[in-house]
Amino acid sequence: MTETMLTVSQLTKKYADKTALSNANLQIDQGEFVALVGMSGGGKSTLLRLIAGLEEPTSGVLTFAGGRPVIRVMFQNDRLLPWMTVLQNVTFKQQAKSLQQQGQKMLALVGLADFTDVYPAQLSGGQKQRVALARALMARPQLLLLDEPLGALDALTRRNMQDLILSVCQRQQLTTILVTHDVQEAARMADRIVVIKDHTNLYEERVRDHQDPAEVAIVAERVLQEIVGEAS
Ligand SMILES: Nc1ncnc2c1ncn2[C@@H]1O[C@H](COP(=O)(O)OP(=O)(O)OP(=O)(O)O)[C@@H](O)[C@H]1O
Repeated sequence: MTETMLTVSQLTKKYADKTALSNANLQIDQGEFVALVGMSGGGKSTLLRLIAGLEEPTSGVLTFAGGRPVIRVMFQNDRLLPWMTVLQNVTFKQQAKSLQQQGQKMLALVGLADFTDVYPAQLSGGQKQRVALARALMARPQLLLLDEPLGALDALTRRNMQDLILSVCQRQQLTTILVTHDVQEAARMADRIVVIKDHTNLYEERVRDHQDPAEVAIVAERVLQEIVGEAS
């Protein structure tokens, strides 16, 4: 049976006289992978920041069914510290043996077992995002928030990272919310795609079979039409 993790009711965020999010409603189940898509400026990142607790809503309610989960956010910018090695970035230089081991384990999980002692400047963009993912996983989050984390990567690296994130999320049964501009990415990765438009959630679409390229293409096209407003 699926259990609800998060319920968002009538969530609104205003900055002075500017509305970033308006009466958004959303329910997310434990273990679900949800993508938020929509035009730039529609309110996707605002919703993610409110869920992360980085900002307070102007009005509305955000409820975590089982109490507040451990949440980690991954951003487009990897936010690695250049003066620390890969392992140090993941462990924050804490020396406890268990943390060091956990760091090694997470880096192995993202395919960077051989890169623990190098510095971020020596890594490619995709490798840096792998480190950022390993760092996010260190806290054993129950909810992983991804704010356009693959936006700066080339197409092939992006594809590989999508697969990596998916396999990690599935293996760890992580509840995940991904903000992306890319409807193909959303259709490949998410169980459910929520379209944020005009600062609220106007439409959603379930993806039944990510393995089926034909379904992924159809879902992506339908979602795109909803975003650009050409749906019949
Ligand atoms: N701190 C802020 N102060 C003022 N306005 C803000 C702030 N943050 C966001 N906004 C405004 O709120 C609206 C929604 O922004 P948000 O970043 O959530 O959109 P988005 O859908 O994530 O866009 P993008 O895809 O370009 O990141 C935009 O019009 C933006 O200019």
